[in-house]
Amino acid sequence: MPWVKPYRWRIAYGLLCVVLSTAMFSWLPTLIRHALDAMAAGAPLRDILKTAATMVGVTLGMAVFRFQMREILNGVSRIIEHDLREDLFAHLARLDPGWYGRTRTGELMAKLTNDIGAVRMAVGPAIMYLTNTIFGGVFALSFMIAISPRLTLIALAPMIVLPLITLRLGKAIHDRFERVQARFGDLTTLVQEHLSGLRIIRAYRQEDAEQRRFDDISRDYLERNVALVRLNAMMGPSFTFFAGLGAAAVLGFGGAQVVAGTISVGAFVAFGLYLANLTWPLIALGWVTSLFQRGAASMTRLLDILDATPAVADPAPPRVAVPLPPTSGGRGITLEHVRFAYPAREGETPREVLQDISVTVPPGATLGIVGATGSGKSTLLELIPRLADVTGGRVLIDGVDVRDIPLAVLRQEIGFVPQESLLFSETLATNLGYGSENPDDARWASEVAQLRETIEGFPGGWDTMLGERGINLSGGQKQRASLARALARRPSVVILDDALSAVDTHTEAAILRELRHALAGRTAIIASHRITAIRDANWILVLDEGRVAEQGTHDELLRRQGRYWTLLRRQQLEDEIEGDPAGRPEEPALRSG
Ligand SMILES: Nc1ncnc2c1ncn2[C@@H]1O[C@H](COP(=O)(O)OP(=O)(O)OP(=O)(O)O)[C@@H](O)[C@H]1O
Repeated sequence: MPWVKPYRWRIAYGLLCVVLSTAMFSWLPTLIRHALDAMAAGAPLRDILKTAATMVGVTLGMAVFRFQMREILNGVSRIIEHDLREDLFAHLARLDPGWYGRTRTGELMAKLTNDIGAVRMAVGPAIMYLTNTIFGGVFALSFMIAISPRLTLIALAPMIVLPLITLRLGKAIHDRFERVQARFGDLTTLVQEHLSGLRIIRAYRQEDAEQRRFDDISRDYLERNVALVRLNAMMGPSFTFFAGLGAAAVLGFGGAQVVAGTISVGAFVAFGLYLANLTWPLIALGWVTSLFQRGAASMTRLLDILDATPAVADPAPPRVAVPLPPTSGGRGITLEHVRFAYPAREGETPREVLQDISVTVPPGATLGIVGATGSGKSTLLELIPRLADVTGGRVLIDGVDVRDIPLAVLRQEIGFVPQESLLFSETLATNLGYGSENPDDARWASEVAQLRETIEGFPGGWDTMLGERGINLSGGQKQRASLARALARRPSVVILDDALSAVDTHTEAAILRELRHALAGRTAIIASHRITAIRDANWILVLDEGRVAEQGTHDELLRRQGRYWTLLRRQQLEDEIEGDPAGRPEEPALRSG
């Protein structure tokens, strides 16, 4: 209803056109009756021509209204489809990573295409044909009763079962259609994952296995569709059969009445035509039912998206939005006894991946975070721009809880470089200038990220297209582009999540040098596997299984000869082995070291 409501008057006019065209259509048999009876009574030709002219006029009027009803109602259904799609798309942008973790992309694609289409058919053509059916039926029935109530009863007796068939088949169609759509979601998911994992599939020589997996789902989809087709196919013939029985009864009883002279030939012919007029809407009713059932099944699937509430949202009561104080440099960040657990599946208890983390980063300072794989570095960083919310404790920016800052304001302040760099299939200029206003900022940022020469070395320069139908950057180039994109917005807080892991140590050192210069005055939080990336930070956190194992400056941590020191030793050893052409990482020397 919310999507239909804005167009209610237009829809009402469209439906009026349906009613008017149906009324005119229902007038025609009566005109034929008059003509036939007039001919039988030997009326002058002029009278018959007059009836014929009226029929032409009525048909023309009917044509005009039919055109309008289709144009308006089908047109409005397209507009509603558009509005619904826009709302879905906008809602998808608000949903949090946790929701996406539970939802398959292919399924979403199926919903945004196929299901919206089914909803459109229900709000457009189905409503139009339903109105046509109701009014066509009522008009035809009234004329039939006016001609002969007895004959009408005889004609309708076999049709009593039709509503029952509609109900039974309708329910079955609804269920089967939902199954078909769900399978279509599986199919799109498979194709989407197949396409994005093509390299891996080839490398593991899994083409045949993937083909089999696809065949299985595709065959099942086919079978479910065929089952649906069978139901739809049953609708028409069963309606026609029972309507046909009615027609046969009318022919028998009515024919006898004509022979006996109790009704005129004109009235009998008109009655037959009205019965046909009644039959077609009834047959259409089966189809309309199927359209509504499909639309309802699809709308239920769309509501799964629309009813999902984002776990991370703008401050709402009891919270009050608090503006951030103006700043020309960085902002202070404080974590107070922060805890975090990812939502667990049903029946499982959530496992805390961050436990009691407290640290203060003054404005303009750099915090380094190191720790083994899975120690919680990425999770910790994601709590600052609220990609997820803490499950205990608080994250503060300049003393304000991040949950009290409007999301747009908060995220404007933060330049986030995720672990996996994703660039859009656009030009380099568009990618690097994403979200920033001044094109010069992108150029400046490309210099900091040591990417300017690479970009200007491409034949297309800044206008080089990336991704599909464009060039593909190397892993390190992608990371640098992603870093430049974050810096170009000149945020007051820069967060790097292992953002230089694919860059060689030499380039990393050059980037970090430039970065220190570029970040002067801004706050930075840098997580990395490699100590080289964070050794110059003002403060360093060493994470271990979600807890702070150690913290301090580089020198303090070295003096302590604890975890940090061990980590550094190990990495130095690795670098030495990698630097030595004879050394291979799998050699036992490293394992024991
Ligand atoms: N979406 C998720 N749902 C459930 N658990 C998750 C999710 N993402 C990460 N985890 C778990 O949280 C823990 C911390 O993961 P996180 O990605 O923060 O570690 P990390 O230190 O950044 O690791 P890496 O250096 O390998 O990137 C891990 O045990 C991981 O299995």
